[in-house]
Amino acid sequence: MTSRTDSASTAQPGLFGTGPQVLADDERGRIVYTPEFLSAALAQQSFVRLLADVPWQAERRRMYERDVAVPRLLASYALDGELPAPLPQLAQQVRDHVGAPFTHVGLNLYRDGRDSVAPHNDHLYELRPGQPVALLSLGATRDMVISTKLQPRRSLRLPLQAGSLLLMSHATQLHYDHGIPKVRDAVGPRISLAFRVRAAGARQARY
Ligand SMILES: O=C(O)CCC(=O)C(=O)O
Ligand SMILES: [Fe+2]
Repeated sequence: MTSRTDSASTAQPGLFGTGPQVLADDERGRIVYTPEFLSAALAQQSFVRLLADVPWQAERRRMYERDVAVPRLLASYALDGELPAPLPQLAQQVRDHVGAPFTHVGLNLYRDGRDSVAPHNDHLYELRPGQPVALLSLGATRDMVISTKLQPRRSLRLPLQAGSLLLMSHATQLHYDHGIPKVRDAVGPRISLAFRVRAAGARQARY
C-alpha cells in the first residue's frame, strides 16, 4: 500500500489562480479552497481589528489525564448576537458565498509557529448534519494538513493564505482529519474563523 502526500500545488495545476480550487470531491467529501475570497485590503484590516478587539482566551484541556494548555488563543460567538467589527460583514460574505445558514463562529489565534491545532475532525455532535464548515484565514500563511482517516490514503498540505476560504463539506469531518502543525521558522500571527451550523441543543463548540 503506498501512502501519497500531495502537495496541493502539484496536485492542483490551477492553485496559483484566484478562483475556487476543488481539492477533493467524492464520497469522502468535498474540499474547496478559494485563495482570494477577501480582498487583500479587507483581509489585512480584518486581521488588525480582530487581533486588537477580540477578547482572546487561553484555555486548558484535559488530555490523557493531564491538564494541558491549548496551544493557541480562542474566542467564539453566536452569529445572532453582538459581534465585534468586522465579523458581521465577514459572516455575511461567507454565508452569501457558501449558501449555508451559519450560526456560530469559532476564532483561533496562532501567535507564532509554536501555536498549532492537532489533527482532528470537528465535533460531529455540534454540527448540523449535512452542513459544511468554512474556514476564513487572516494574517500569516500557515499550512493545513488534511489526511484521510482510512485507506486509500490521501494527504494534502495546503498553505492557507490571508483572505482565503476553505470549505469542507460535512462528510469530510467523517473521513478526514485536519490540523495546523507547528513550524520552526519564524512566522507571524494568524487568525482563523471557523463558521459552523450548530446542531440544535449542542453545547459550546470546542473545535
Ligand atoms: O485554524 C484553522 O484554519 C483550523 C482551525 C480548526 O480546525 C478548528 O477551529 O476546528
Ligand atoms: Fe477543525
